[in-house]
Formats: sequence, structure tokens, C-alpha cells
Amino acid sequence: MSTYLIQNVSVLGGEPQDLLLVDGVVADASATPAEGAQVVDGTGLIALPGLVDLHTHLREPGREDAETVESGTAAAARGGFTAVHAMANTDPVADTAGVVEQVWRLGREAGHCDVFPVGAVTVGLAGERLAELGAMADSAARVRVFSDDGKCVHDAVLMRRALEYVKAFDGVVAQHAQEPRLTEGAQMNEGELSGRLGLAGWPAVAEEAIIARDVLLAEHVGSRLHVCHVSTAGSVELIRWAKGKGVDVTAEVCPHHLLLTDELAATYDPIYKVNPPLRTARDVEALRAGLADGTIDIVATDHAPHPHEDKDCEWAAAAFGMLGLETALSIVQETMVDPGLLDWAGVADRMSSAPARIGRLDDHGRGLEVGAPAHVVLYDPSVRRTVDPAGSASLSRNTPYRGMELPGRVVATFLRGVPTVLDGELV
Ligand SMILES: NC(=O)N[C@@H](CC(=O)O)C(=O)O
Ligand SMILES: [Zn+2]
Ligand SMILES: [Zn+2]
Repeated sequence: MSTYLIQNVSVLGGEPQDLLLVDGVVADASATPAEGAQVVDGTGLIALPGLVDLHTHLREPGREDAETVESGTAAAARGGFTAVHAMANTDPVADTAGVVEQVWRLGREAGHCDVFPVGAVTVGLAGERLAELGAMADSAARVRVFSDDGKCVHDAVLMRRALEYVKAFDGVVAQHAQEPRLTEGAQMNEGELSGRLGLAGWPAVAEEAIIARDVLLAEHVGSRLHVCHVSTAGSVELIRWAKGKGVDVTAEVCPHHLLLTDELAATYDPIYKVNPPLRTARDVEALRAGLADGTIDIVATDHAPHPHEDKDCEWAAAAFGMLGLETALSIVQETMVDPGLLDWAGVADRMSSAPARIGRLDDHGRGLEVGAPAHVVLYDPSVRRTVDPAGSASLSRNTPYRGMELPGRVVATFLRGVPTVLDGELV
């Protein structure tokens, strides 16, 4: 197979050393002869374990105009990801073994990163009957994460049954926490600003009420709950409380909720329209603190591509969602590393080991120790770049960072010791 010798690289932000990748595995650079190795200069670069996204929308099958498994995983590799979990809100919905196996197979064929399909909790995401969770778990796709993301599993009995059911195969229910009655027609964070802008408000309690209910349900049935895209200070408080009493709950925050605030809605530019909505500066601060102290376990992108006709329209008519894969690491550097809230080892935990653990992946998130699978990202934190949507590998262009200057650049990504990205470009 292949041998790569990455010289003089700072592993997890430590002192520069050599990193040797032999036949898909991290080897001992001081003991193994690197004959015939392809040499990569790692000077000034940081090596992190390949990133794992627990929340990606790849849109295939059904909306191949917005994204395909091929284009979305290409964007993932460019962002430093070696594994993504593909959300189930496709058309058809990923609610059967057949659909999840198809998505899994498309991921293998594309080859940019590993794709782990998420299975729907309910048939057609309709919130009425449980989908065939066991058949998806037993399929070739080995589904462990189940979610109706895009919709909340709002029926408490169904949610309880789903939590009970996934215990049989060590699965987890990833909840999109949104009380539907409290968010009918909602457009942006509810507050003084939504009133002034005349956009229907989305109260924090709509998220928090579901989280409170679900942590209690998870405790009651002794199962595992994951909370998608946590966006409010109150949610962080609830999850901290639940963890404190031993509930098996994990949570994610999205890069955009770590950086952007509801003030951006004043532009009426739907590029900033997302579910859950951008919140206040106080929420942003609480989310950063929660991620720093481990209350929030991981960063997940919620990469949500939409074609321009669904975004270039008036705010109320536009689709919810924004791109995230190619900018995630830069946003985490900007919001967490540069302000001193998280070091690079912390980033590796929140963006690789912890998401792999939640998704029960055994071939990812194992760090850069000798013997670990050679999933590696080489990142240059010292450069700055201006985000140009036209340069994205995604088929969609809905990045809220358009024209913004962000720190850092992914230089290379290795999947099982083989580069998927080199010199910032897809291989
Ligand atoms: N986040 C979003 O605003 N949109 C997501 C759905 C979701 O994650 O809830 C989408 O599928 O477009
Ligand atoms: Zn969601
Ligand atoms: Zn989503």
C-alpha cells in the first residue's frame, strides 16, 4: 500500500515531530524505516485525528440538485473530515435497511470519507410509527444513530419507545429538540429583535422543554440520548443538570451557533436563516463555555445545503439551513482555540474521538497513537483566508461566511493513510 512521512509536524499542538503512516495505520516514526515514503513537509502545521461529523445532510437520494453523496463527502474531506453521519431526511427517507445501505454504498464508491447513515426514528419522519430500527442496525450500514432530524419526535410515547428499542443494539436517539406548537411559523429567535423586525419568534423554551422531557425519559428507561444542535443558554444548563445526575445524555453545538447571532436577521438575508435559529450573544457565550467544560460533548456541522432558488427569496419563504463542512475547523479555531477556551487536544476530542464514540464507530476517533487507523488532518492555523462560496466542493452555495476572513486552512486529509486532500485540493 502506501507510506507517508509527515515531517516536523505539531501533533495535537505539541512539539514538532515526524508522523509516519504505513499501510493505513500510524507507525512508530522513530523505529520504522521510512523507505520509499512520500514525504510531506509538516512545518508550521498541526496534525489532528480525522474529524468525524455526527450531523451532515447529504441530500441523496432525492435532492441531488442540492448535494450528492459524492459532492458532500468531497466537501467533508476538504474540511478535514474522514467520517460523516448522513442525516435521514432524504427522499425517500432513510427509514429502511434498503435506503441506509444505498447511502452507505454510495459513500464507499465516492471514497472521500466514510459515510455512516443515520436511520429515521419514525416511518417517513411522520412521527406516527417507529421505523424498522433493528433492521437498519443489522444491515450492512450498521446504523447506531437514529434521528428524525428536521423534525422533532414530539410524541412522548414514541420517543420513549425509540429510546427503549435502541438499547438492544447500543444505539442512540439524536433528537431535533423543537416543540412544534411553540414554533408554528417561527422564523427567528424570539426576542425584542424579532418583534422589531416583524418576524415570528422562536422561543428558547421550545427547545428547552423538549430537552427537559427527553433527559427525564432517557433516565426513566435507562437509555442513551443525544441532543442535536443545542442553541440556547438554558439548554446548556439543562444538559449540565442532567449529566450531573447521571443521565446518559450527549449534546452537540454547531459552528454557526458558536459565532453568529440573531442580529444578522436584521439584514433579512435568508443566508442566516437556520433551524434552530441564531440566538443572542449571551447564548453564544454559554455555548462556548459549555463546549469548553464538556457539558456539550461535540461540535457537529449540521451541513445543510440548499439550492439558490430555495435561499434567494424573501426570508419567510426561504429554506432553513447553511453549509458547514468546509469552514467548521476554522470557526472552532476562531471561537474556541484563539480565545483560549480549548486547546488542539480539546478540538481533537470534540471533533473526532467524542463524535466517534457517540456514533459507536470503532475505526474512527482513535487519535494519532501508534497503531491507530491513519485518519489524519494537517491544518495550518497561521494563515487567513476569505471565504469564497464558488470555491466550495458542495453543489450548494449557502455559506453564511461568504466574504468573511477566517483563520486556518486544511492542507491535507488522510483516510486510512491515503490522501483525500493534498495542498488544500481534492486528490
Ligand atoms: N438545520 C436546518 O436549518 N436545516 C436542516 C434540518 C435540521 O437540521 O433540522 C435541513 O435539512 O435543511
Ligand atoms: Zn435539526
Ligand atoms: Zn440537521
